[in-house]
Amino acid sequence: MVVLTKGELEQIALPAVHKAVPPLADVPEVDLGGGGARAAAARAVVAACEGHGFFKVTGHGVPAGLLARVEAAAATFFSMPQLEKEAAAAGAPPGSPFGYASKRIGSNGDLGWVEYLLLGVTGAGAAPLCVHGEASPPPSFCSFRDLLNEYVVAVRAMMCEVLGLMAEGLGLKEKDALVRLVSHEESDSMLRMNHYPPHPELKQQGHGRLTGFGEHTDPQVISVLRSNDTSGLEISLRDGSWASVPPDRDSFFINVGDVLQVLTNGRFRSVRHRVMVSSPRPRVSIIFFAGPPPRERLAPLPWLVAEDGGRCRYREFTWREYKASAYRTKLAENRLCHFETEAD
Ligand SMILES: O=C(O)CCC(=O)C(=O)O
Ligand SMILES: [Fe+2]
Repeated sequence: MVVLTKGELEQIALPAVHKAVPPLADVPEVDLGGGGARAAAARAVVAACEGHGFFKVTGHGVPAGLLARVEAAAATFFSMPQLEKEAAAAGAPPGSPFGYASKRIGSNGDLGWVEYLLLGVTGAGAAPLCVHGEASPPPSFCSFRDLLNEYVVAVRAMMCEVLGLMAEGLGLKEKDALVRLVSHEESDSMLRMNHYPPHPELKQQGHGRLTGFGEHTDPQVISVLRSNDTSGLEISLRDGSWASVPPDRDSFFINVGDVLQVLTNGRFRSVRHRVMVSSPRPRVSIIFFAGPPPRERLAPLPWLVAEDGGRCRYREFTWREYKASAYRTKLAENRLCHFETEAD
């Protein structure tokens, strides 16, 4: 294995991709503040998860002021000197994915024009963030952490409402079948803040696109994304073509993750997505990835297997097992295929 030093990493030139920007995606919208039309919202959530595996939530009730404060704090964090950013989240145990990183995504050689802060989130309580190296975080990081905790609590509440609608729309008898997985005290979630700076060469040439975050699916149950108003996020449609997601700083975007695809026996689609950088403005996004407890046994829900003529499309596995398998693979790999059962 070639180990790159920090200095070498800064020298890496990511190739520009001279492909046209794909057409705009037609992203379904679900209004949580609709008042009364719950059954219609539940149907809309299910239809969106079966279609793109991706939708937008409006009327979400998370205060606009909180979103603005988080966006400003993220911009402040990323504008700090490199050493301070690294120190802020230092102390994560060896092998842990948490902390600050630049250009290197995960530990399997994936590179992108991005820097990010990744924090662990426990399932319960008013201060769910686990910030490693907390023994002596810099004072500036403490207020940042408190703000992120407030954000996680608000976003998780909204997300649980969405998961409740999903269970209802799927006709599950156990209404908390999905919420339970992500609100257990041992639920294994994450919060990631991504910053895609404008690329100097692209700015000079005025054209070209390069990979900010390579194509992948999110492994967890669902992901909740919010960004500033800079474009870049693209989703893969069912026919394999790509579509660009118009940014909307007032809304949240929801991704179906691999675990939800399994639980629904493949009825919901874990959406493949990526970020391409071409804008002269920075993109800042914050994503909450809701995962189950490590020991949770995951398998297609019996009701959905019955609805699929009794065919169970995935074998049972634990979240710990799936995560270990995901961390061994490159970003773009299809990880779910290792868990599929044989077709009759
Ligand atoms: O930064 C974004 O907009 C999306 C990034 C992403 O897909 C991820 O962090 O999993
Ligand atoms: Fe993602």
